[in-house]
Amino acid sequence: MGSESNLIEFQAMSLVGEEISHMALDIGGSLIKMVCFLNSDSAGDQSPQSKDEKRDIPNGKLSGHFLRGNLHLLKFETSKISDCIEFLSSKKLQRCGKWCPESRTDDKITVKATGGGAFKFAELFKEKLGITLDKADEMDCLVSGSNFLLKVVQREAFTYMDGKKEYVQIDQKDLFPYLLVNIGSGVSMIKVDGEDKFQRVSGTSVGGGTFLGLGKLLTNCKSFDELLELSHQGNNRVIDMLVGDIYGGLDYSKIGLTSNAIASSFGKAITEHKELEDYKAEDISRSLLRMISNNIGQIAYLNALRFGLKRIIFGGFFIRGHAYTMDTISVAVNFWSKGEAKAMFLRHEGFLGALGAFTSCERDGLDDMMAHELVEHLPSGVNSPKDGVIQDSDPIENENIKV
Ligand SMILES: Nc1ncnc2c1ncn2[C@@H]1O[C@H](COP(=O)(O)OP(=O)(O)OP(=O)(O)O)[C@@H](O)[C@H]1O
Ligand SMILES: CC(C)(CO)[C@@H](O)C(=O)NCCC(=O)O
Repeated sequence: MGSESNLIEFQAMSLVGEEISHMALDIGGSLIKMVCFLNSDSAGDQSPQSKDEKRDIPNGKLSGHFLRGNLHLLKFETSKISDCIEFLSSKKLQRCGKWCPESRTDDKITVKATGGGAFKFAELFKEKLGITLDKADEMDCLVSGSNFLLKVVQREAFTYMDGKKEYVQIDQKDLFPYLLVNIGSGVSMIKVDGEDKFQRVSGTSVGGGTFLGLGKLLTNCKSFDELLELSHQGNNRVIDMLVGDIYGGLDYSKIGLTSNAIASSFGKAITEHKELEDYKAEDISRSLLRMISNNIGQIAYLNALRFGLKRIIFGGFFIRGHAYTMDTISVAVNFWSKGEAKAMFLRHEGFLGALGAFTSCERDGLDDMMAHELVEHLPSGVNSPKDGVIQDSDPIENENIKV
């Protein structure tokens, strides 16, 4: 691709009947994330702007070849990996051509994969699909996925406070350093200093897996969506012990705690002679969500403080664009940093690793494609759900990216 420029467009469209020309996987402890590139040509796109057509980019500065197709973002539960295998076996994976030159020589399909599952399930992919997983480091992929989104996707980063979402246009020259906090099953905190310059500075095992695991044990919820939905109707004050509960309704202003600040998460459960059944599942879910979000927000702030970082970017599927989660994290960061540090969230929060793996395909020239001029058209619809693909109420996660 060399010096040629590419126009990358973001749109929504369906996966139906299309051939996957390139893909990458992030196989985590809870979820498998998949990024598929569907070349417009393989879908029989006869439009005048189909693949490799030369034309001027609207700003008039650049011209070159355009690769057109769609980036589809999908996820599956890792515990139901057979759904993912089944989905892939129902799709045609291109064995040769521009996107997989290595395949031409030995007819081997190689797919970039990151996350622990790239190791754990390597044999399974080989045996069931004949796919060789080309392992990419998880932290490398999280960072490059995050940098990719922050650099090329418009309206990607936003703040969320008191129910107000505000998109943040980050100046490219002022992007680094930042703290990336990826909340998956567990939590990784990474100080990002540059494109390929980063260090994992901390982590905590109290993350999304803890929320879902404890939530399932403490309530009758069967899924993350159900647990999250329940938390909407809950009241954490029923279970959490507040400063006011200890101080007879008063604030402890000398140390900056109002009467309604949580003094002890789940603390009320020790003072009352109640059984688990006496608590409402929605209150438990609310307290749990609050406890975990608050704890992560606080640890993130402490790490930002350690390195003098003002910007903390939260990713991972635990967030799921959920108002209460984002609000709790933002309040924690704001409270502890006395307004000095800012929590930011990403629209494509759960796909950092998968996008990073996708953009790491240097041999395929995808890195070049991603690095160039990008124009985004806001998504106008959602893809049709497939068997085995988790269906979300959140439209962002059904979004496809047209390039
Ligand atoms: N549909 C869902 N099913 C299961 N968990 C979900 C779902 N949606 C959001 N989550 C939450 O997201 C978490 C997983 O996030 P993510 O996919 O980013 O991490 P992961 O890659 O599976 O984990 P890790 O990186 O620690 O291996 C779950 O633990 C859960 O809290
Ligand atoms: C082990 C990983 C990196 C797997 O994604 C993640 O779950 C994690 O960062 N857990 C936290 C482990 C810790 O730092 O205590």
